[in-house]
Amino acid sequence: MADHAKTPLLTVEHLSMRFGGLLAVNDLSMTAYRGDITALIGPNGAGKTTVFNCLTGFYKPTEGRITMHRNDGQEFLLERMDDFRITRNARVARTFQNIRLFGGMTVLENLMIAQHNPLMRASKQTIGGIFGIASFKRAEKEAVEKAEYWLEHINLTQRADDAAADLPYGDQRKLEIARAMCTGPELLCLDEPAAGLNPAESDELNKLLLFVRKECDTGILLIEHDMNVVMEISDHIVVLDYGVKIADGTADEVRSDPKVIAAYLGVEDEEVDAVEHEIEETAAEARP
Ligand SMILES: Nc1ncnc2c1ncn2[C@@H]1O[C@H](COP(=O)(O)OP(=O)(O)OP(=O)(O)O)[C@@H](O)[C@H]1O
Repeated sequence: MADHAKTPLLTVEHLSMRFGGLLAVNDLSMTAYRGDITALIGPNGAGKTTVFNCLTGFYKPTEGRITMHRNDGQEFLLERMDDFRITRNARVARTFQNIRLFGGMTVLENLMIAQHNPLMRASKQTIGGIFGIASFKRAEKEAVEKAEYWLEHINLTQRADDAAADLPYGDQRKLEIARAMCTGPELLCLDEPAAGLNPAESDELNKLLLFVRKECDTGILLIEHDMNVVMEISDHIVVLDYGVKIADGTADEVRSDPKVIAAYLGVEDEEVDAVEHEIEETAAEARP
């Protein structure tokens, strides 16, 4: 079981999302706790990205309530908010399955543009920013320092002035996470961050996510198919199948849950033992 002594960061209550005749998410309730890496897993089409789209304002859920509990005690009902307010006020940031960097801009510019909101506030939304009013200069310095901090932590300081599109794939993934972190999120939602990474790059990703959890007071909610990443770094795992939550617990609990095994193998619960036995036998035969 998840540790309920922890403080909730995101609470999802009875969330449903219907597309015509398809119930993509069906009465989902779950909690992501502060200081945790929570993974949302499940077979293809289980509804994981739809959940992300509901909580980041891309879809308005058919039913349900999604509450973000900020560190300062404020609470935000995300299903009622526009996407830009979810980032700016509720402090939820996300990345997408497909990399969405500004490829023609430099690595540093990608990190600066993520800090547009505080810079605009500091300029007081006037031309004063251009003429260098003190509050803008201070905010600009802080934005550059934050960008430099993240460049250092993703080992891209040397490539700060290169176009983002010229980076190797694994570095682009890390840059996306750094860009999301530059918005100052309290919850970071990552949609398949390990997709397309080789084992060494996945390893680096794990280290980056563990660093975010430890150093930044940012909870992470992660959709991921790479079970090495999920099982190694998650504190808490929620499993969806056909839009329904079928398991919720620690990596050890979820790994051995027959419902989860059945969902991943695409068989009914009662067939799990037989299939597991078959897999073990096949593996034994394959051994030299
Ligand atoms: N905008 C939409 N309109 C209609 N159906 C949709 C829409 N978005 C998602 N779906 C359907 O909802 C179901 C859940 O899709 P979703 O992308 O959330 O699954 P997923 O678990 O993220 O899958 P994957 O692991 O393959 O990314 C699928 O059957 C999908 O076809």
